[in-house]
Amino acid sequence: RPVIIPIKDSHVFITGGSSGIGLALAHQAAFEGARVSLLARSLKKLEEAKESIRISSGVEVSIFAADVRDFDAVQKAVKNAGPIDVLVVNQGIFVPQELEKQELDEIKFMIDVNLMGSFNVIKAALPLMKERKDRGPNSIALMSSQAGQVGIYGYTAYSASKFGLRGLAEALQQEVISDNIHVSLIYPPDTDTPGFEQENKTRPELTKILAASSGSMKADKVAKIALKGIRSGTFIVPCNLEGHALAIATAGLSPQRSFLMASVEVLCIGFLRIVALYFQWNWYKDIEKWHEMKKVSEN
Ligand SMILES: NC(=O)C1=CN([C@@H]2O[C@H](COP(=O)(O)OP(=O)(O)OC[C@H]3O[C@@H](n4cnc5c(N)ncnc54)[C@H](OP(=O)(O)O)[C@@H]3O)[C@@H](O)[C@H]2O)C=CC1
Ligand SMILES: CCCCCCCCCCCCCCCC(=O)[C@@H](N)CO
Repeated sequence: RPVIIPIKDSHVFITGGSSGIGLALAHQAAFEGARVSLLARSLKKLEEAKESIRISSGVEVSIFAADVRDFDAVQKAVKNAGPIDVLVVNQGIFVPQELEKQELDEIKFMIDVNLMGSFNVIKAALPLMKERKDRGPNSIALMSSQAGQVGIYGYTAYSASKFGLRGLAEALQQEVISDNIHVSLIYPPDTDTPGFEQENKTRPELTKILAASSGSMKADKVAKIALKGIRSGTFIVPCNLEGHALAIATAGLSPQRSFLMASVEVLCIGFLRIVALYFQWNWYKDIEKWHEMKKVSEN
């Protein structure tokens, strides 16, 4: 059934809200009249974010310096922030590297921040969200990635962390529906952010080639689409055309509240499996070519 989750006058709490997609979301939520709280590690970046939002929309946001890996610190921040209406679990780190070359510490770091960190944030926020029985529909939104819909070369750890969010979200939605809480999973492609700029410095060439199958986006555009998805309580929120194709091809047993979209899924799913196989065909050809070129340049 359709639902509308109000942003205006609601309390929007964004983890990883001091940079990139999270910061863009914070700007838009503030602009739409929400009360905004941000959580991230670096106080300096948080203060800069607070100042930039104050300048652009005149809104005073609350900031909380905490690491999502530290449950006690997250819980303290959430308690100080007060009951949350829209929880955006957006913090994330991405260090692409072939599994063979990547240190286990780095793998664990990605799983801890992206997946376990999301559990920490939700566990800390949920009790207070559930207490607000008198209130209208609320939202828990998780920032995944198209690498959370399809495994991509160089993203073993990152993709695992983002695929993990899908299972978490599907199960959680069944658990919180009776509390009028609606779960959204947002699936952006490569997005122009400080984190992405950093990632690009060390991204394996094949990761770049395969990820280029989906266009890249500006953080503001992703934030706009994310907020629209959150407002309508959409479970899977694609961000570009390739994202819409991916969403249908990987719909699986995800919930769908739009009868129109459900019909589109049923009608297109067979054809999109063909498109998906075509993409995989090309990716394996790219991988083969790349290895041949490497061999030639080594000899
Ligand atoms: N940019 C892209 O190409 C894409 C990004 N995404 C996803 O979108 C989300 C945001 O990415 P993006 O905006 O690019 O990233 P940025 O690196 O620009 O920002 C990341 C934010 O997360 C915070 N953060 C990182 N680690 C922690 C931690 N341990 N505890 C608390 N906060 C933390 C950072 O602040 P601080 O460092 O101070 O803690 C910062 O505010 C991520 O989940 C990412 O996986 C998905 C698809 C594409
Ligand atoms: C059925 C047809 C499907 C057709 C489209 C397939 C395209 C898939 C491309 C996947 C790109 C993954 C980018 C990850 C971005 C990201 O998360 C990093 N920048 C780190 O944050």
